Amino acid sequence: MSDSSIAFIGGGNMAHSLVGGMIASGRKPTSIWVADPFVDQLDNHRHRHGVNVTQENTEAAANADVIVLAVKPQILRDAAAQIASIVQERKPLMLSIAAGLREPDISRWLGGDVPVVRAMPNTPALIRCGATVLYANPSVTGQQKALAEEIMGAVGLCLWVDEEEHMDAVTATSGSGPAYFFHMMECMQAAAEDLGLPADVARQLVLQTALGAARMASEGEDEPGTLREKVTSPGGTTAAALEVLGQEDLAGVIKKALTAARDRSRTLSDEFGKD
Ligand SMILES: NC(=O)C1=CN([C@@H]2O[C@H](COP(=O)(O)OP(=O)(O)OC[C@H]3O[C@@H](n4cnc5c(N)ncnc54)[C@H](O)[C@@H]3O)[C@@H](O)[C@H]2O)C=CC1
Ligand SMILES: O=C(O)[C@@H]1CCC=N1
Repeated sequence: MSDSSIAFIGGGNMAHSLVGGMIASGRKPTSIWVADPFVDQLDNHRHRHGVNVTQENTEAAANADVIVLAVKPQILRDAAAQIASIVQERKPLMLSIAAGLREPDISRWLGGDVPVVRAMPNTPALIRCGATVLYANPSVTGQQKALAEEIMGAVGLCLWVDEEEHMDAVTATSGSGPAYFFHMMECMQAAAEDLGLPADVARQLVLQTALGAARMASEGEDEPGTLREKVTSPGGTTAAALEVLGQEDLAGVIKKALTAARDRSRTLSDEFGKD
């Protein structure tokens, strides 16, 4: 673990997950600064993670080796403008986790000619089980790439893409992805309760089943399709359920949902990436 200092501009949900995961991976809390205008948010960071906090973006950014832009896409331009002169003086590595916003827009808002890595993490980073995809602009040095990978790799899977365009599909798949699985859990729990199971039994069964299925698919030899077949006895209960999912075109619904997320990522950049 390098002793680089990291500043978060924006201390919301995703910053909490990343900061929590980084500290769990052994990073010193004193190497992290979090800036956010809301005192409650900062108190939360200080108490939960023991990091440095400030309401001033410039104070957090002043001495950082890496600055993580962790505000909503609609805020990013203003937040970038506030720290642009600091960034131009020192040229730290800029890591934007904002959905949709394109690297050339972010670089321009920071005054141009800045090393920018776009990252798309997800909230399971909190338990070091995240999935992050990185894209670097040409100003990012090999050393900075290694640093970005070290930071994001400490909180889970970390992959690179060479084409920025892929970031929209990545956002639709893994950035938003945890929400799809959480929703599936909500739906299964509600259905199990409707079938008469006590709520606590339904909850425990759904969560353990999700965990078991995810672990088998990620840790074992078999592909998800093979694992599905091994559960499905001909003429049995699973076949009855899967037939309904097929009739209702679950695959089509999921494709539509990911396409909507991908398209929203694209329009975010058109909406908030203009001058
Ligand atoms: N929540 C998620 O699962 C993921 C979010 N992202 C991206 O991360 C970014 C942040 O998302 P969330 O953490 O979910 O949002 P959030 O709303 O929880 O956090 C944003 C934080 O920014 C603060 N803020 C507002 N104006 C500010 C300013 N001028 N300077 C500094 N901080 C300011 C807010 O007080 C808030 O605490 C977004 O761009 C989103 O696209 C990316 C991957 C996953
Ligand atoms: O919903 C969003 O826009 C953000 C980006 C990926 C997950 N949350």
